[in-house]
Amino acid sequence: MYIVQIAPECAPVAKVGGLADVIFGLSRELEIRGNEVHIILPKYDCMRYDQIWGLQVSMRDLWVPWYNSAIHCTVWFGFVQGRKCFFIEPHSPENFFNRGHFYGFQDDVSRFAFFSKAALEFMLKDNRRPDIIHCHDWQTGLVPVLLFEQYAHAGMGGSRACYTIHNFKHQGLTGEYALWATGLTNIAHYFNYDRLRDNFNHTAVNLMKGGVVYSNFVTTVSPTHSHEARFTDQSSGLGPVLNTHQGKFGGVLNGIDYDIWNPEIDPHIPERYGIETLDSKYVNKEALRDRLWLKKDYKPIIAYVGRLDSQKGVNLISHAIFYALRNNAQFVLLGSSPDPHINQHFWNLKRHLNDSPDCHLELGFDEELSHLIYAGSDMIIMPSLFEPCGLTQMIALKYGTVPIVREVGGLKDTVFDKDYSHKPWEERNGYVFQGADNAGVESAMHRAIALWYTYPDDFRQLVTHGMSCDYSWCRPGQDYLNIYEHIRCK
Ligand SMILES: Nc1ncnc2c1ncn2[C@@H]1O[C@H](COP(=O)(O)OP(=O)(O)O[C@H]2O[C@H](CO)[C@@H](O)[C@H](O)[C@H]2O)[C@@H](O)[C@H]1O
Repeated sequence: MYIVQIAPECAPVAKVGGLADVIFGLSRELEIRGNEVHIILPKYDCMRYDQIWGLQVSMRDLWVPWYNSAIHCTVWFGFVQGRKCFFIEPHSPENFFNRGHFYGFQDDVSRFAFFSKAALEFMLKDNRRPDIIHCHDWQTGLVPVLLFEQYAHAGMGGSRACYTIHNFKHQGLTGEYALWATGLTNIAHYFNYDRLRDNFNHTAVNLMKGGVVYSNFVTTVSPTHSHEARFTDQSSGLGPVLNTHQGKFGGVLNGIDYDIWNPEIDPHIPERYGIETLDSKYVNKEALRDRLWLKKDYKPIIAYVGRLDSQKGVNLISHAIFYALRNNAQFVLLGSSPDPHINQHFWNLKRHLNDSPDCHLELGFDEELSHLIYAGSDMIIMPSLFEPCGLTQMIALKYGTVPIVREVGGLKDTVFDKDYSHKPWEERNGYVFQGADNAGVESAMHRAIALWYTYPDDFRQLVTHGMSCDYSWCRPGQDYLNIYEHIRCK
């Protein structure tokens, strides 16, 4: 099968969060299974160009219709750790992708509406006719709309669209101008509750809703979250639309790429280890302490790695730091936030805790350091308010770092409580709490820290249970292939 992934991120060249890992890992798995897979991305100026091999011009002159005119683009091709990627570079005064950051601009909707249109125009002009076009999140929500309404009639009628929602919080709410810009000029037709009109904000066009309505199949990234999205308030208002389209909606649990996230072969950690050589994990613990100036002491290290977004339970993360320090544990945090208030909050905390020998907050994005933290920590905390899937806990499990998570979304599907799960002991792999409050966090942290001190052998067993889990792309890769096969034009 010929599959094209259209996405705003791909690890490690353009990574903000978990979406990037998914694009890389899923594409790799689909290729291993004998499919031809291409990834189309914007050509950002802030990409990790050191991670692209053989970058060369693929199409020098691509003219992409935009409002009543067209924007001149160049399309580049390069390999990202073996994946075949196309990068779209527009030459226009707006400088859509030369801004030094991936997101966070007033015209983000225009930037990605343009990208969606450009990706399709490139496939059309380059005679690429994928069986499946798989697009992701609000940024590419217009792709299925444009495919069905415009490009199918121009010769791409054999391509089917799969749309994956990684985060319902951002839906790409915008004005009618996004329709005008991309040539969807029959406004009465599109700006309609059955199509792209937002159900709550009556003057807004909702790009994610367009993606849901027009795709042949829609997924979110775990079975529990697909249920939450339809039946709770966790889909930020998109529940009724999902219910209308329930026949083509489902949850597929993400995987992680064990070629990248694997302590047995990880080039970013000083000492490799596996279940049989678990003692070597503690060389990494010492290295982590050295790197972050933590005191060498007989204490567990608890970590947080991730975007510092309200979704992640920012106040609960802060509380976890102080709880750890009060209860004989060390704490390491690696995170960044585009939100100035949240950023300021953590900079204040960092200053406040600057002299603590048991705590280090690293505010920024650092892929290499994240590997050392997963390897060197004993536990990782994720008190998310909502979590569509979560990769952090799956990575932590592989590195023998015990997850302490809130029972929500994909966390519920992947972490099973040591004391309260109904699973057999060998399948219990972490700590789970329910309440989105300090008491919930404390109840689970208390049990985890106590086990570490009091029953180290049991703690070690819990660690090996986690390391034995299989959260590779093997199963989800097959799930997606089944979906593609189901919707494919036969
Ligand atoms: N400062 C930093 N430095 C280095 N690495 C950092 C980092 N901040 C985050 N990361 C990395 O980014 C990834 C985070 O992935 P998650 O899936 O846990 O969360 P995210 O909310 O970004 O993803 C969204 O999409 C994914 C994919 O579908 C869903 O799993 C998830 O629930 C949803 O919120 C991990 O690989 C982590 O190591």
